[in-house]
Amino acid sequence: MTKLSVNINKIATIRNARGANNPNLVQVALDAERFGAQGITVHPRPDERHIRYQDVMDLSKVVTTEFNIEGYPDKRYMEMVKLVKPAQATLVPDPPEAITSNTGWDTIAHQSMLKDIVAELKESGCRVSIFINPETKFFEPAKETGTDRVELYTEPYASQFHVDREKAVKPYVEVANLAKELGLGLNAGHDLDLENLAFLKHSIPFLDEVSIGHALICDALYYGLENTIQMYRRRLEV
Ligand SMILES: CC(=O)[C@@H](O)[C@H](O)COP(=O)(O)O
Ligand SMILES: NCC(=O)COP(=O)(O)O
Repeated sequence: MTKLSVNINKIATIRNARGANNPNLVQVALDAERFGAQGITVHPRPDERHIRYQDVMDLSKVVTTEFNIEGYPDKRYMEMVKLVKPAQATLVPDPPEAITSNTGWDTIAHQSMLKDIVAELKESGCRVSIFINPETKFFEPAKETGTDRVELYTEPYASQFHVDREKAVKPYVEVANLAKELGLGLNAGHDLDLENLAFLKHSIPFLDEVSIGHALICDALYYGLENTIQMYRRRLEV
């Protein structure tokens, strides 16, 4: 089964636009779980443009599905994750000014740093995943870091899906098989949506988890959050 983790960054973006507490992020997380989300993902960024560090603390007390905290492993991220002990910590190499995540780790250049960080996080009891591009050269070095899983950066797949979906998914299938051979768990995320999700799942049936935020929240404007979550879940049943 491939789990759907709902990324609620964009709910915090809307809340922050007015400074009060509407929409209530904690309530949305609880409702998303009630509507079928099998995990809640947040990606606090240093400028707290959407998820605030306090949100992470508040959510950690109520989320009953898999809580996944994404982020660059700076001092603040590490302290927070070690305190909160989420089900999963996903390491992303974003510089603070990045508009959104735009690449995976160079696990060759940063292997030794990642090894130390992965060990520290695993010691605190959470599963660790490393955000990674679909390039075979990064997978053995990723395994060497001791990470439990990798998360495939799917923006290139999503952007090429409507051009040639077979070609777009090919590198992902190749690295997914490699990850499986290496004994790495497999997540995927970024720009996945109602149109491209089922084909990714069909091509890589053993995906452990997808985390989806931007498109899912946009779809919820039209279909409502409950329907939308169910629609995404159905795309993962193929
Ligand atoms: C790690 C990743 O893929 C990102 O998609 C992310 O969590 C989204 O971040 P923003 O919501 O800040 O664009
Ligand atoms: N890890 C990817 C994620 O959480 C959501 O990315 P997106 O759907 O907002 O692009």
